[in-house]
Amino acid sequence: MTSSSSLGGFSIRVGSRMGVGVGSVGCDDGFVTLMEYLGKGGANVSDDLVVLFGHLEYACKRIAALVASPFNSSLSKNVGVAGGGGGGASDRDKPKPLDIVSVRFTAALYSVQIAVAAWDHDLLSGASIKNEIILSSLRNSGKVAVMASEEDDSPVWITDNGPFVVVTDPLDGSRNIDASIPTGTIFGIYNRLVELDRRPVEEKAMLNSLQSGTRLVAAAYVLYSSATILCTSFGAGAHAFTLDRSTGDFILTHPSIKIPSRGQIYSVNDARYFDWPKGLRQYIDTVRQGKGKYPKKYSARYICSLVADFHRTLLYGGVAMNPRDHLRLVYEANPLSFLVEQAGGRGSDGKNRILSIQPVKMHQRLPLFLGSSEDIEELESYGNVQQKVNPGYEV
Ligand SMILES: O=P(O)(O)OC[C@H]1O[C@](O)(COP(=O)(O)O)[C@@H](O)[C@@H]1O
Repeated sequence: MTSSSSLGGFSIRVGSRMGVGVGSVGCDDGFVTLMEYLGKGGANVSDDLVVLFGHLEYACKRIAALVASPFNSSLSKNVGVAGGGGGGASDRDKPKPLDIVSVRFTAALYSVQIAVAAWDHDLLSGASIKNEIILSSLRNSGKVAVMASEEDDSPVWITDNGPFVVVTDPLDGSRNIDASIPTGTIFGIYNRLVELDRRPVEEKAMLNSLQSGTRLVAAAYVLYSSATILCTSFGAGAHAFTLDRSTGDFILTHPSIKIPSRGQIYSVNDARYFDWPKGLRQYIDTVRQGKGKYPKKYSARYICSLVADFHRTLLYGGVAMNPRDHLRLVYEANPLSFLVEQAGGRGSDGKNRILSIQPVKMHQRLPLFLGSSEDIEELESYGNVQQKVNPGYEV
């Protein structure tokens, strides 16, 4: 927790809120909320981006409540909905049932929403409730031209003059929900490319969403775990805020996160060992025996929930990886690579910097290695670390 002195520049407290944009002046208690941090110039971002973040924050609080609700178990069961899942997804990857209710409720009716979502399958429309929560927040913000979601086949055009493009994975790791394992939401934010304004809607929606990661204006993830944590960057460091459930505010708890240049943890689905290329096997065998450049025996940690594995890696160092073509460049790899770079680490596909890879299709998948700069460098030095054999794993 940051001391009050390092937070001294912030003296206006914005009251807790169910909606957004409803600020009230409170006392100087030494805590900085996300909205204060943004609004008081802590991140030096435009008013438009502050408004957008207010709406994203609200959407994530609603998802946090949904994930923690007694009705969340149906989130984890597969159903055969059309679309979504990112073009050719396996059953494992398809949206889950709480995903498939598209009724909108006001904040006051939110508890009703959860209950209805849990059982009213007559209301199914093929849309995801998490998607809908985010989409309705983005619409209400008035700041977003297009949203591209991992759960949709194509980007959704929202409003012509919205200054931003939002790419999102609304709830990564949702198949873990039955076991109360952490899950997370991922966002990337780009400026709308005004030079595309006159193109047909579908075309400009797609091209705006396929921007290179180097053009990200901001990125964030929200981890739904023992605490709900929102970690974000606007291009000047990575900062994490923890949800204070008593007030509904995200409080700055981890300013200027610096990932250690070395960690002692590798995070990977070890069961795939026999499908790995020689280089990756050698790397893992070496570091777990303490025979790498960093002469410590590494430990394995794998939650199998990307945001949770990434968050731990950001704080403790090491490497979080998925060496097969599974994770998505647009929705997962780019935003998380932006964040890890802002914390002093690296995001790689095993050969190239993730942010420099130009996306060519919305649901493009690739190997992903995120972590401490020296650990990633050592891993890449083994040459062949990308798993090209990618059978349809069942679990
Ligand atoms: O089966 P693997 O290769 O271990 O993949 C697990 C990874 O897939 C994810 O579940 C994401 O997959 P989806 O995007 O298809 O939901 C991550 O949360 C996790 O890190």
